[in-house]
Amino acid sequence: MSGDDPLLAAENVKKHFDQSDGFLDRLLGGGGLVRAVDGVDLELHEGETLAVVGESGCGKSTLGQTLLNLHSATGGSIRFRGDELTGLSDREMRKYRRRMQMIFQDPLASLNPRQTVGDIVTAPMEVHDIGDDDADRRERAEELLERVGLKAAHVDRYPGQFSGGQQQRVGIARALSVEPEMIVADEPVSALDVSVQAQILQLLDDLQDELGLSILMITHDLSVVHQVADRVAVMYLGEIVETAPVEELFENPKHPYTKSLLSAVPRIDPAAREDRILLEGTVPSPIDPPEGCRFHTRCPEVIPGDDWSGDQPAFRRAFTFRNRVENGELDPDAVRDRLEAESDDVTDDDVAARLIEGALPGEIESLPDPAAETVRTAAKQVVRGDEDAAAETVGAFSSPCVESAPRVVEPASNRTAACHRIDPEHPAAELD
Ligand SMILES: Nc1ncnc2c1ncn2[C@@H]1O[C@H](COP(=O)(O)OP(=O)(O)OP(=O)(O)O)[C@@H](O)[C@H]1O
Repeated sequence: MSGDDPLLAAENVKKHFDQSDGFLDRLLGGGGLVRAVDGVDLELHEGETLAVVGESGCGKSTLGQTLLNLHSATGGSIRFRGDELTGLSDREMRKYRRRMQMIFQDPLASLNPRQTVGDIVTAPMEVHDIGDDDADRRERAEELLERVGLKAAHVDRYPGQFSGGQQQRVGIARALSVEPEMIVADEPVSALDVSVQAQILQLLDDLQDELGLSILMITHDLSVVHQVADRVAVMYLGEIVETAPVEELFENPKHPYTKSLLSAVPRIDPAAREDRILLEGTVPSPIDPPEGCRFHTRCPEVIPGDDWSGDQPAFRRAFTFRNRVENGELDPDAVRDRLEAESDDVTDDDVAARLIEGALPGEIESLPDPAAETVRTAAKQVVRGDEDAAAETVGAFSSPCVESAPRVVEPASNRTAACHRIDPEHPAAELD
């Protein structure tokens, strides 16, 4: 293996949870696969911190655990120093476990309250036959406690006697006790006070320099990313949509999802603050992810179809209306009830007009005339109870983002992104 080879290389990694026998299935009368991680390519290089960032539920924790083979992957390949990990039995994984450790979000929940800190830190050494005897392991534990900013004398205390930040230091000492090459840190500071967060992040940074560790940092918090990451992978609905060195990502995000995430980060300099980009709707379910580009239902830059005669923002509004109709979000009965509470004389047209007000962002007059007509027709079909016809009508608001999933392209060296807008071979590409 040459020095340039990644420590860990993931290719097309998938983790699907089968819920067909689960309680949700029984509750809802349906089942299905939760596509928590759905085709991830990722490399972690020696000595680097790679942050995986994304909203809650996008699959970050599942990805971290799958990369460590704590979940068996549904598909794809995970190589650690060139060795394939997928498909290995627990016994076969044993020799890798020592080399790949995990730090958890909630330090107290991950530490046994009845064990002393000494026992907590020495237990993994015993499992992996590190140290000559108990006395040697205890000495190592004391050294580790000092290394993570605690005192050797703390070795006989219990987790409950420490603050949250100190508990996380114990968790870090435990992970380091087996001299790992790689650490997956899953939201390691999100349970801590902001003032303590920076200290723990600094500790991880120092340890990384000292020990040459590779760290995969899972976080939803972009300010954490900025403090610690060398490189960032942005995750959305089970997929990586962009990777870039941290400064480049912050200065010049390529993917519309990354742009919206960054626009929500508070800036110190108000003059540098860009307008916050608010996304439409919520993250769709990983059981039934949108076709084509998974971000299209919320993307501010969704690409209009060839026959669109208005501008892009108007298309975004019409497209949102399409999604709401297709998702069955328009409720004509509720609207009729509300209108009838206000007046005795309610017509279908009144109901349709009110449905449009609720489901179309902006004024209908702001759309090109044919599109406004399409919206009115679909609303009337919904009022008549003909949802299928309405869905077909709004299908006129077509987009290449629905038709095909974007390729992963390399907009610059050491960067990747998956968006038609930056794919030089896509007709709608807008290149810098
Ligand atoms: N054991 C499981 N069985 C079924 N579904 C699961 C399981 N674990 C996770 N999921 C689902 O997979 C998706 C991804 O969850 P995951 O916890 O990996 O996301 P996350 O980005 O880490 O979110 P958070 O930051 O909230 O933990 C979610 O829809 C979640 O409900």
